Amino acid sequence: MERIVIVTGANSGIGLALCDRLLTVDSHLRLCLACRNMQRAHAARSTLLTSHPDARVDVVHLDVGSVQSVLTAAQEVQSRYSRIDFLYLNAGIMPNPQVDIKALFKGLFSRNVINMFATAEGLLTQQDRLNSDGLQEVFATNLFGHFLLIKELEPLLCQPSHTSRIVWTSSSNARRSAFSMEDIQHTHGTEPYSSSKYASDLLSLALNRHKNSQGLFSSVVCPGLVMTNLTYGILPSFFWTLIMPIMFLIRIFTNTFTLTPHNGAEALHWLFLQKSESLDPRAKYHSLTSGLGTNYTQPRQMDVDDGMSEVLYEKLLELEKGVRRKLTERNADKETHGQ
Ligand SMILES: NC(=O)C1=CN([C@@H]2O[C@H](COP(=O)(O)OP(=O)(O)OC[C@H]3O[C@@H](n4cnc5c(N)ncnc54)[C@H](OP(=O)(O)O)[C@@H]3O)[C@@H](O)[C@H]2O)C=CC1
Ligand SMILES: CC(C)CCC[C@@H](C)[C@H]1CC[C@H]2C3=C(CC[C@]12C)[C@@]1(C)CCC(=O)C[C@@H]1CC3
Repeated sequence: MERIVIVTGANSGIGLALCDRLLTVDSHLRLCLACRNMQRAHAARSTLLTSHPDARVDVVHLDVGSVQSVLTAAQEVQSRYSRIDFLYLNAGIMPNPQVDIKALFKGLFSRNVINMFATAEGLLTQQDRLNSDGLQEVFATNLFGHFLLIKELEPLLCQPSHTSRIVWTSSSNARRSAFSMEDIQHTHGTEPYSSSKYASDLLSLALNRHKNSQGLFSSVVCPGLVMTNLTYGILPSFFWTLIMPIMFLIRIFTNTFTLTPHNGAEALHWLFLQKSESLDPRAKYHSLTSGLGTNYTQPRQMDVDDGMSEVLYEKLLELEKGVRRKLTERNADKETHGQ
């Protein structure tokens, strides 16, 4: 039976590398690239078809940062497919990142240096903003849009006698201390990225608790540090190229410097080959690359608990209701004003 796989943010970086790797292991796959930029999506499709000429690759428009777009995309997906085998929730943003150079130099001479390079703890801040749905952009893109997508696609994801899988591209930068249950959108802090990724770790745990009995299994991945558009937003690409020898050196001490999108997609690809029974809901599956360049996947326990994950789940359900109500009102308003 052909497997149906949807990948969000599939037009570049880790998402695109994942698509290539999936088509290499299963040429009968039906792959759907869910992207916000259709031009880049079609370019990605052409690239994939060049290396896999017989592959079936579809494209669907999806801006995970827009409630209306998620609802429209979900309808489109439901009209095209009768089930989903894998849903990779990979799209993500880190807007206006700032590296704390002082903290970087201080960290270089501390005992915490390896952990600093692996997690970027204390090094990175971002500037977030409100989107047109009135949500914090990072939260909306990295977490909430994906949550809404899962809810909308439940009829395809939760089917009797069929197992479906969700895989979140989280990060080693996900940190409990950056997340607040009183401010799940991270309106007040300067680490919205870290907060949103920690929230995805919590949500994955809650989804497993609520949905495993309906045949839906969720896992979390950290791709390591990968050179993509996201990291080129932190430091310019020429600078990364310049310090590449140093990066390869650091890789000897921390195998989290996977560096290429192909390597970064290792754990996402590995999970595709695993049976749902063998998955650990509390593990984050890390893509790792050794100093000699060997790729492997390693599960590491996440800093999450059931209580917190349940509270977040309830808060997201509550927010979902509010957002849907607002959208209905907005659409009704548009109709009465003839727009
Ligand atoms: N690179 C790294 O070191 C690490 C990355 N990650 C995570 O990996 C994931 C992939 O990022 P990466 O490949 O690095 O970076 P890229 O910027 O190359 O890829 C991000 C993808 O997400 C898409 N995207 C962004 N916003 C939206 C949106 N609103 N709706 C739909 N798609 C959107 C982008 O599309 P578009 O082209 O339109 O912008 C792009 O396809 C992210 O979740 C990131 O947080 C985690 C740990 C480390
Ligand atoms: C000499 C150089 C290696 C200096 C680079 C310092 C920093 C810019 C990087 C050190 C650790 C990196 C890191 C990320 C971004 C760049 C660093 C802060 C991420 C936050 C990128 C996105 C993620 O999801 C996790 C990464 C962790 C490590």
